[in-house]
Amino acid sequence: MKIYSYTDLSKQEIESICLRQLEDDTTIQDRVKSIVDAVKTDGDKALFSFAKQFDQVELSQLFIDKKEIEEIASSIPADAKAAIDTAYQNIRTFHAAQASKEEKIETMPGVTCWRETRAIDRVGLYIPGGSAVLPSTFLMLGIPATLAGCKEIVVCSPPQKDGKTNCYLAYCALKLGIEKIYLVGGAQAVAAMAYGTESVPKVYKIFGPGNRYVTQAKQLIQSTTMTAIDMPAGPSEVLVLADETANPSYIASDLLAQAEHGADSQTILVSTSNEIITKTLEQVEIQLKDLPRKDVTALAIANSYAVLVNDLEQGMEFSNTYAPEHLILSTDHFEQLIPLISNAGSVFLGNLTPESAGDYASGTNHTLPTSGFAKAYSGVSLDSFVKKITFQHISPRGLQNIGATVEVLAEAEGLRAHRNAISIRLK
Ligand SMILES: NC(=O)c1ccc[n+]([C@@H]2O[C@H](COP(=O)([O-])OP(=O)(O)OC[C@H]3O[C@@H](n4cnc5c(N)ncnc54)[C@H](O)[C@@H]3O)[C@@H](O)[C@H]2O)c1
Ligand SMILES: N[C@H](CO)Cc1c[nH]c[nH+]1
Ligand SMILES: [Zn+2]
Repeated sequence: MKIYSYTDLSKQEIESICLRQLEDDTTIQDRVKSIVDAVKTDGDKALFSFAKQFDQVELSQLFIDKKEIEEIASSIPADAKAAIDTAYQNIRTFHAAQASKEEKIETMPGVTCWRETRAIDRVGLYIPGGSAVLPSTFLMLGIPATLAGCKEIVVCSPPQKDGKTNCYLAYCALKLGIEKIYLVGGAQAVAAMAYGTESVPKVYKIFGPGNRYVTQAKQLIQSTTMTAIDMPAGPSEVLVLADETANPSYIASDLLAQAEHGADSQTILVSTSNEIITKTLEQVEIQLKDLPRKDVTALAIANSYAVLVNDLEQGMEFSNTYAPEHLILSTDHFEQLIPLISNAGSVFLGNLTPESAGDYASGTNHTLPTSGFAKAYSGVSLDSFVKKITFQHISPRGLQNIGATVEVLAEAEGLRAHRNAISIRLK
């Protein structure tokens, strides 16, 4: 892992180390476009063929239904069932509290405006399943979708080697009341939900994290179809900001946790202490040895770096430029840093708050903006699954009060018909 000294870096160098590999990757862009085009043209036929090519599975059908879901879910071990139940409850409690009803506002006497919330009718959830199947993502997307009241929830996840899905996803489906899981992964799943195929229904908005193929496909269909997306939620990232009150073993465990997701994950350590950086890197090597996904994890660590800063405030300045998906404040002095945070997907405070807790069970959503998109996007929440529709009502008194203002503004814009729509009512 490379170590930089913040004060030695120019502004340009800081911006350059904050860049993630993105749109410059034309190979991925081209491949994704050809996958998306094939699904648009050939529908199910293309999905069967991509399952064979990318997932090495010859499927006989593209989904498993309620009966099969029940059968598969029945084999879930008791401890996993209990853990999913607890996570489900916490995530549900946190997201249910996000529901809010807005007041009607009288902007002028007789002019009343308000907003009402309506669920997005048809949503598509992508549950990653390439290097690791993520039932936690199913909960993170399925819970707010069901709480919001989305009528049709289409779920896609790559087929496993037996041409089915695993018992954890199946159990999540049962808990969420979802009766079908489509065995489709990667860019082809995103295309299927955007265009619709013989088997996979078309949706209005696609949610979920995934690898670079999935993320690129979401961005592509957003610009070429009427389908919305939650956000670009690509390879996982973490930035740990640590001072001398931090514990190097804990920091190393947090860096490795996100590195484990894939070779293109990024794990950044920013510290006020050279000693903390050195000890953390030693711990990374020690803990890495015992991990089952050692190779991939080591690659992600090798692609990451550490930054030595003068103080925590300088560390926050760097973090805001990097805009991490996850920010861990490994310091006893986290309170004073909270107001300084401007760009981050989700924040973990203090030395006893591991990011893994948020990945699985504390209640916050783990579908978060990566690649610097935390500068402009929020993570998934209940709001992501609804639209807010504005309403207004104007009474006779309201029309008298607002009429002249609209008439004058319409005239200023040279839009006479707009003016007339007021004047005709005032006569
Ligand atoms: N940002 C977030 O909120 C968040 C949350 C969870 C996971 N993640 C990320 O999600 C990702 C999951 O990735 P994954 O790969 O394990 O699963 P995935 O389900 O995203 O991708 C697997 C699919 O990728 C496709 N694919 C694989 N190789 C391909 C190739 N060469 N060409 C075209 N398509 C190909 C296949 O169709 C396969 O089914 C990780 O990078 C992880 O860090 C992000
Ligand atoms: N860290 C991932 C979000 O970047 C979420 C996740 C799922 N399972 C484990 N982790
Ligand atoms: Zn994770």
